[in-house]
Amino acid sequence: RLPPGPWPLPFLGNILQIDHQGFLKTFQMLRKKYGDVFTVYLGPRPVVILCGYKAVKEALVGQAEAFSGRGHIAIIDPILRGKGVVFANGKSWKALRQFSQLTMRDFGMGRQSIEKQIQEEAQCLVEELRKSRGAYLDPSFFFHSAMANIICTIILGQRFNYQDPRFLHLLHLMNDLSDITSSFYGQMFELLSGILKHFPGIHTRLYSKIQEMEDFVVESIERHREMLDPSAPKDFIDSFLVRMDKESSDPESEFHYKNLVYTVFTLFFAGTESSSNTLLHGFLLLLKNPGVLGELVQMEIDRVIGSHHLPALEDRAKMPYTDAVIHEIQRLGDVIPLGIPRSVIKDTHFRGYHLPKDTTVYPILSSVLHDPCHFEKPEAFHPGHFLDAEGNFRTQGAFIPFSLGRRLCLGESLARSELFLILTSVLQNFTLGSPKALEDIDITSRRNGLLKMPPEFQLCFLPRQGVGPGMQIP
Ligand code: HEM
Repeated sequence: RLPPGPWPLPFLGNILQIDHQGFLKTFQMLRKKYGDVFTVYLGPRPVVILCGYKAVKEALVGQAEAFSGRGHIAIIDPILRGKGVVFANGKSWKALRQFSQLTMRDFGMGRQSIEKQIQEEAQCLVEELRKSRGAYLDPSFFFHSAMANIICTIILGQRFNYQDPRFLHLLHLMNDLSDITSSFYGQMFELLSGILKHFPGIHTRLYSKIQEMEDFVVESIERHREMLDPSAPKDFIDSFLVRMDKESSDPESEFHYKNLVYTVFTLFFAGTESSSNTLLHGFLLLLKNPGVLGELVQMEIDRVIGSHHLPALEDRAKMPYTDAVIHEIQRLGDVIPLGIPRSVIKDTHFRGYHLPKDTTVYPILSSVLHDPCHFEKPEAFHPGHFLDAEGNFRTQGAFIPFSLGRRLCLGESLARSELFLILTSVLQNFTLGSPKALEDIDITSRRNGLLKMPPEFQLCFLPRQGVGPGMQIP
């Protein structure tokens, strides 16, 4: 009594229905035939697909508890399944989520102190971009560095110089993880893991990258252990170590070494990759839509912030157009198109179907962010989706790039602050130039799997007149 779907082959499931462009395209096509809720067999495993705002909300909010499990991702399951805040389930997830939320708040998330840290990082980014002296460059390294540094400040209590070889290595590793997990191979692995896992392949390369990243995390934890002052934890790792020591005699405690390593690992990854990919999509969309950038966003920046103040979060309420542009960048950027798989934690009745406990569920966020019932021009870059007739900012229920329900993104407030402060700081200081004519700028994504990654592109950052170095953080 699972929802309907195409008839599966034994062991290989719906392999014949998978489009060469990947899961998203496949699910979009199957939705036309089977409706908003259907079942696809990824190999021998049934996965329930939810499309459109109504179905996704009904499940993740209407039956929040039932749909609060984390589902399978075959290519990373052998290493990450059940470990750390993103992939844990049950009692372990509840403890880690609550701890991570409170501790990240202690170290600034959702408070003024994080605003100051993001402002500082934004100024470092602006200085690095200024060094390019208007030359064309691939901006991905710069945005990844800035976003990684902000999460490093919270987790490790330190930021890195953009040229630090250890930091560069960490960034490369994260980029490789995104690239492999979001590739077509990564998606086909979902269907064929039973066979492929017995042979060397791209997944073995992924495991060695994960191992290298784990080594970085373990090294950082060891350094923290040596310097730990339990009465004054300085960052997330210190706080976890203190809690671990406090509960060391409890065999049931969730605060053990493995959960520390994988929580830090997944926070690094979650905190860097989705935000930096969003920024990259954003700058690409602004290059493609120069009218939005030059005539409207920069005009608003000049009017509200001016050239001698640092952008601050309190400016956002006075900048409805810029706020709408950032929302539209997130909507169209659609960086986690398939959602992160969920699962039902008990036998669940949904829309007349029966989902047995542990069934994996994909809430297709892309189908919500492009839902024509909620967005007038779903495929266009149209900041008007978030503006009323008077030009005031208006929210949209179907704007859910951070998902919904119990496992809603833990870093939402941090990410929203980062996007606003980094984007406005860069555009306050620079105007953008492209080596390509407008019609030749391609915005087709390079990867569209677990993450949607924009194509590689070049742009130049041309200093704006009257804005220069020397602004002080208040
Ligand atoms: C634009 C940036 C970001 C986007 C679009 C985004 C989106 C998402 C989405 C769609 C999920 C899956 C939620 C679900 O299971 O339904 C998620 C989970 C998560 N995100 Fe983010 N995220 C972003 C930035 C961040 C940042 C900066 C952090 C850093 C702290 C973060 C930490 C997490 C964590 C820990 C989870 C797992 C939550 C859980 O399983 O309980 N994210 N995010």
